[in-house]
Amino acid sequence: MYQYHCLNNIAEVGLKKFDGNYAQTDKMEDADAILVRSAVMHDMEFSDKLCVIGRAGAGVNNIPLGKCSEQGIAVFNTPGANANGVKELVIAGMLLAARDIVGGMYWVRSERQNEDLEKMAEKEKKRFAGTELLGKKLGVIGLGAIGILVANAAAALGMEVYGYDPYISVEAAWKLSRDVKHITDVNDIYKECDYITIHVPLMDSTKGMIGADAIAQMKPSVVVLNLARGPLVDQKAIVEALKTNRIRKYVTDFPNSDVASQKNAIVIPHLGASTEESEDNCAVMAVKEVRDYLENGNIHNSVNYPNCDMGVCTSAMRVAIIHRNIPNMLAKFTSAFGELGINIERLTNVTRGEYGYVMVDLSHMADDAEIEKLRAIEGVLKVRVMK
Ligand SMILES: NC(=O)C1=CN([C@@H]2O[C@H](COP(=O)(O)OP(=O)(O)OC[C@H]3O[C@@H](n4cnc5c(N)ncnc54)[C@H](O)[C@@H]3O)[C@@H](O)[C@H]2O)C=CC1
Ligand SMILES: O=C(O)C(=O)COP(=O)(O)O
Repeated sequence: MYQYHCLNNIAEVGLKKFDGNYAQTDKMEDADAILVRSAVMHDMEFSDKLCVIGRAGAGVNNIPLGKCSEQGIAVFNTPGANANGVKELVIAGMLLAARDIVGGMYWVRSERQNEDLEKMAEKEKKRFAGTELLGKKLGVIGLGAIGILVANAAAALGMEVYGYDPYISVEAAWKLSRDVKHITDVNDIYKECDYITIHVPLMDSTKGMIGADAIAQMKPSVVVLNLARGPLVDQKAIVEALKTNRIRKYVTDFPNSDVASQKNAIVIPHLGASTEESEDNCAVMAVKEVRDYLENGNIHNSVNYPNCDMGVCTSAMRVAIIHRNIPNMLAKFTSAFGELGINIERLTNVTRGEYGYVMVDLSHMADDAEIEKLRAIEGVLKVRVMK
C-alpha cells in the first residue's frame, strides 16, 4: 500500500486515478508521494520514505530540486497540461490592456442607478477607448508549451509575432506557426514590439531578465505581460516605469502591493492555470507519472532525473537505484548481484548531469539484507524494490 499527501487542492479526477493500493495521508512524513501545485516547499524536511513529488503544473521554482536530487526524490511536472489555460489568459490580458474595459465596467457600475446612463455612456466612452491587436507587433520570449500557443493564437488574430527562444526544442519548433518571425537577439523584441510577453521558467539565469536596461529600449506605448513568474521582471524597474509612464501597461498574474498600487498595472491573482480543464489535465498527468514511477520505476517528465522506461516488470523482482553519476557504479551493482548469485534479466542505465538511474529486472527475489548491501555502496542515493 502506497500513501500520498496533497500540499494543495488537486483535482478529484486526478486523485481518482489512484487505485485501491493507494491511501491519502494527512501526515507528510508517512507519504511515499507528494502532490503539489504552488505551495512553497523550500523549508520543508523530507522523510526517507518519500520517493516522488508530482507538481501538477509547469513551474518547479517552489520545489528545492537540489535537496530532492540529493535525497533520491524524483520530481515530476506536467508539461503542457495547463498551457491552453495560460494562453487564453494572455490573450485576455492583451485585450484588457488594449482598451480600458475594466475601467469602463467600473464606471457603468458606479452609474447604474442613473436614469441617463444610456446617454451618458455615449458621451463618456471616449475615456475608455483604446487600440486593436490587429497589425500590432507581439514579442514572445520563451517558445515552450505556452509561448507557442500564445504566438500561434496571436498570429491568427492578425498580430505580427516575433519569437525568441535560444533553447527551443525541435518538437516545439515544429508546432510554431510559420508566420512567427524568428528573433535571435532579444533586444530586437524590446525595441520593436507593441506587446511583449514572457514565458520562461524562473531560474537564476532568468531572474530579472526584464529589467531597467530592457525597459529603457522599449516604446513608451508598450504593454508588458508577465504570466510566468513575478521575479522574471525586475519589480523596482517595472514600478518605476509605471510611475513615470515609461510603459503603457503591465499585465501580470503575480500580485504584490507595489505593483498592484500602480494605475497602469493589470494584476490578476495567479489564475493562469485555474481552469477546470487545466486543473484536471495537470492532476491526471501528475498522478499517472507518480504511479508509473512508484509501481514500475519508470521516469517520464522528471525535472531532476533522466527519463527511463522498462515497461511493467515481468521478472521476479525489479530494483531501481538512484546514484551519483561517477565512474564504476554500474560495475559495482552488477558484481553485487553476481556475488549474491542473482541473475540480471534486463538492465537499463541512464544519466542526467550529476545523477544516474539504474533499473534491473532480476531472475529471483533478493532479500532485505541483500538489498541493504546495494544501499551501502558509496554513491548510492536511493534503492527501491518493486515486486
Ligand atoms: N500563470 C500561471 O498560472 C502559469 C505560469 N507558468 C509559468 O510559465 C513558465 C513556462 O511554462 P511552459 O511554457 O509550460 O514551460 P516550457 O518548459 O514548455 O517552456 C519554457 C521555454 O522557455 C525557454 N527558455 C528558457 N530560458 C530562456 C531564455 N533565457 N530566453 C528565452 N527562452 C528561454 C525554454 O527553451 C522553453 O522553450 C513556467 O515555468 C511557469 O513559471 C506555467 C503555467 C501556469
Ligand atoms: O503551472 C504553473 O507553473 C503555475 O503557475 C500554475 O500554478 P497553480 O497550479 O495554479 O498553483
